[in-house]
Amino acid sequence: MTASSPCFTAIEIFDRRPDGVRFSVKLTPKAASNMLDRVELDSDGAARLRVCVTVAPEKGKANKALIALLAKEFGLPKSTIHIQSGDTARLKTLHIDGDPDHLIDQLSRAMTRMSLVFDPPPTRKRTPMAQLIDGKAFAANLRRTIADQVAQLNRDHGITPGLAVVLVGNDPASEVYVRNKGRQTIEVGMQSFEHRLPQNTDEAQVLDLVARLNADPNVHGILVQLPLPEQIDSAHVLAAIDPKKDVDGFHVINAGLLATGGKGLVPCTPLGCMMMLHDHLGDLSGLDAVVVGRSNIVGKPLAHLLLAANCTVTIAHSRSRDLPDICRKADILVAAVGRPCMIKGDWIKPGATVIDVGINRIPAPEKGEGKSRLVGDVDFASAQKHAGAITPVPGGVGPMTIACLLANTLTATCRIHGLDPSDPDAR
Ligand SMILES: Nc1nc(=O)c2c([nH]1)NC[C@@H]1CN(c3ccc(C(=O)N[C@@H](CCC(=O)O)C(=O)O)cc3)C=[N+]21
Repeated sequence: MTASSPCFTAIEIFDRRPDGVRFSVKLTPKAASNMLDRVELDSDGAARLRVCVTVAPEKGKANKALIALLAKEFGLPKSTIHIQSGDTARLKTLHIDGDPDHLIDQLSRAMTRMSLVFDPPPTRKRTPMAQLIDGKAFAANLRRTIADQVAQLNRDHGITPGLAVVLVGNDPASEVYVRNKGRQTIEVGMQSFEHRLPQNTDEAQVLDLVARLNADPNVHGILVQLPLPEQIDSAHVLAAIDPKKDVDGFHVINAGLLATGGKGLVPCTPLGCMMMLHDHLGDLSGLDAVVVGRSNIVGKPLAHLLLAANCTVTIAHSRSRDLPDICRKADILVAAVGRPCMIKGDWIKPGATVIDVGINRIPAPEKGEGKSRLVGDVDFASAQKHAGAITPVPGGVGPMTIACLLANTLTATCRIHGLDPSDPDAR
């Protein structure tokens, strides 16, 4: 027996699960148009959604089109929608990740708009959802500005900034980052120099390469990808980089300049976080900022930047007593611990701005065997209900880190040539 909508309600279609919702779809490929067609009953009397896509069911194209269409119509990120079963069948079970209450609410509104269900708008008081801070878009804008400045530097002074990246060993994740960095470096009009050394390289060989890069006038920025293989002491390598070319801002000279209010090069991730905070909040004076994590790469330098922006800064970490309570005081909460989904929604002060620095790859069996996905240090689904604004993972801090690496390379180039980047007339 089949029945046509709208005689269904959203909760008959979308099954509440602890980590999202589950629902059934019957897919028609090679249809005249892409659309969510109707809701019908299957032979067991369960409601399922009929969806049409124009593409043929070849090489997963129809599944891809299905997810893209659902994401668009439901207003959800594609990455949250997964085919749980029925990959190659017309009948499929899908799963959407997220907070089930919020999802049912959002799906009900979308389905009502498409006249697929007759749910009245939910009367339950809705918690307003946090605004997303779109790091990917921000980074793209920043790269455009940098590209313009690189072109101007080239036109007026005949200088092309050059960034050297050193990768020791062949960690697959590092390979991806290094390739991305190289591509974006070239896209903004800079020169990219990639140096790949084998896993068994010794410290002296890395130091020798760093010395050559220090002396090379075409190289204005040097980044040695961390972590390094264990036979190499990264402190020795970082100390060997000319602080003027230290675009990671990891040299003790740059760390010291940051701590004492001097003018050095600032680590990329903290710099990107500050740009997003200033863009979103304007003046940060007087705000309570809590940084969870005390690394030299993120936690400590970010705390200094927040302090310089007149925040009241707390650095919390794994040994902090009553971490949830410390977090609840924060107007600005930064998570940089490297523990997937550690910071929960009810640790967040209502309306706070949350910056999620964590990039954790975790198994995602719902996407298929051996698959994985990226999550932050913040439990996004619950955080979204408390925060005023939040950076997503992926698409938040990560892209800003790379854009800031390019910004630092431009800054370093200008300073090396005696052109102050903060003074536009100097260029
Ligand atoms: N000397 C040094 N400097 C670094 O800056 C440095 C390093 N070593 N070692 C490795 C980490 C890692 N890192 C990332 C930068 C961007 C993304 C990024 O853009 N992530 C994307 C997702 C990328 C994906 O899909 O895997 C996002 O968050 O949206 C991730 C990670 C820089 N690192």
